[in-house]
Amino acid sequence: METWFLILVSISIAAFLRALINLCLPSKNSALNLKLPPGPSNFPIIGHFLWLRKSFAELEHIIRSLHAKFGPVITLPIGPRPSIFVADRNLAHQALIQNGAVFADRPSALAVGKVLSSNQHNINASFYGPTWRLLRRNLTSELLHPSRVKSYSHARKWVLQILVNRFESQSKSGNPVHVLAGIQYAMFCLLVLMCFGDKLNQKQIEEIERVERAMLLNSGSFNLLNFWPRLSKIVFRKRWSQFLQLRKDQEDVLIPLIRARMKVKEEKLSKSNNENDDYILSYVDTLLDLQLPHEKRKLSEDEIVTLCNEFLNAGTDTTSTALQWIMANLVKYPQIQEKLFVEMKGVVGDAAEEIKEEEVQQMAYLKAVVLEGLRRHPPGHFVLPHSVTEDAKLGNYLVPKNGTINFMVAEMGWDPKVWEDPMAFKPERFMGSEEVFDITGSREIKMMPFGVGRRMCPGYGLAMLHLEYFVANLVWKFEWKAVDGDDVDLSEKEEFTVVMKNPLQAILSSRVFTGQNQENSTSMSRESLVA
Ligand code: HEM
Repeated sequence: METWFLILVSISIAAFLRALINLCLPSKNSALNLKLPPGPSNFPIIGHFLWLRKSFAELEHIIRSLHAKFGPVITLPIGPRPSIFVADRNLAHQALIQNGAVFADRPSALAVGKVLSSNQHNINASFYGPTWRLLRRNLTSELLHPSRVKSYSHARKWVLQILVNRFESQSKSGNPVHVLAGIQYAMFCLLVLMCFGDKLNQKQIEEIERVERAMLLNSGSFNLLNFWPRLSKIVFRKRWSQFLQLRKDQEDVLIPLIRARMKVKEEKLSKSNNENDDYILSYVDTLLDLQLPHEKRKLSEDEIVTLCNEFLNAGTDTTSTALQWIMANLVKYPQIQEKLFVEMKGVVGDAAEEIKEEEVQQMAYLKAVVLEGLRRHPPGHFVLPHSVTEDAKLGNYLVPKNGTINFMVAEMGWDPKVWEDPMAFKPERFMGSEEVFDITGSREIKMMPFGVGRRMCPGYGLAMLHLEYFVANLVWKFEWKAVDGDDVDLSEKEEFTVVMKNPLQAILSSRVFTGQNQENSTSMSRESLVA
């Protein structure tokens, strides 16, 4: 019933939408006198239907073949507004760096996105303006500032130990270790501790993971609620109530934690400095006193929940996906793993129990391995959809104010004009230059796994640290080998990020003393958190 309803409604309104787009968007814009980028004039009606049901990522292969036919910038008339897709890195530079301010906007949220973003009151969905600036600056200067990130080094050490213990106990049986669940949980722990403070127990972390994952896993199926929301609220009332229930579940779990941080903050204020030695600022703490510039009010609890969701989701799946891809390549190519191990030995000697964060900075090959992982397997094959603050020119084409513009991350990192043999995994390509590779793309875009320009991922420094620290220590503690007779399969599957179709399994053998008898350095009991 649902499918037929959608097809019928799609057919009837597809023609209407096309007419509307043509009406609103004459093929030439009068002020700029430019045309929209080329594209199929009659994108099949089923395209509207597909668009409702599928993510951009799932449409990637269609878009790729359209690029081959029409060139590196195309328009697709899907949805109520034209969507432009850019595959060329020079055009991306022109838009996101040279005309950064104009191309830094986001489109208006659709019905589901409005609920999830508290009406665009989070960083990734907010329009380019004072609210975005306030929220983004708060994250980057209060929490992601290098000195603050350093204050969480004990949490990283502790989470690493949990992961190592988990892999060790799984590998003792001689069976292959299933890698993904462990690294997802580890990355999630790290972000939860930064978000809510480091005094949470296992049960609380698992509860948060449960409600966040439930929303993430179902999010694709809620896309169709965006379609004519007034009608869909009647026709799909069960799906709407399921969606709203998942959101309420998140609020029920997160709001008590937010209130608990309020109390901690009040207590801290009422004590002298010396009595607060173990206090570490959390993301929630930074949000409690923020004043929204337009509305001149503090953030509501609902908005703080939204910002916490954004923080947890933006930083967990992306980083664990990247980590899994990198480890898979190290299993597939033992000579690269060995070269990395030798580099680490050269820096820390034979007897070190672990690789420390400061030591990671001296490891050029490690950094090359991580960069190559992000180039070859960027967790997101698109940046988030952008829009422009005014009608703009890109190449010789028009980018209209009411459209969306999307940049194809994977295509740019695989450009054979920049990268020799681009589909091969060769960390050496990042070695040999005196200069540190510029991932911000400010001079030239060679790859953009974190986006570039004003909307570039504000978490990229933290993500790089997490990747370098965990790759280094996982290789330092274990030798990773392929399961007998198994050629590691690098096929992709599109979920929230682009993941391994067949999640990584490997045989792990301990290399060095793993510090099992070390005292737990955090206020939490380590045993309480080992899953
Ligand atoms: C390997 C890990 C990560 C990757 C590959 C990644 C990638 C990206 C990409 C491609 C964007 C969109 C850029 C654009 O629209 O132009 C983005 C945005 C964002 N990321 Fe990340 N990210 C990662 C980790 C993180 C972490 C750890 C955090 C937070 C601690 C984070 C927070 C955000 C936020 C808040 C935005 C929205 C920025 C804005 O709209 O201004 N990300 N990220």
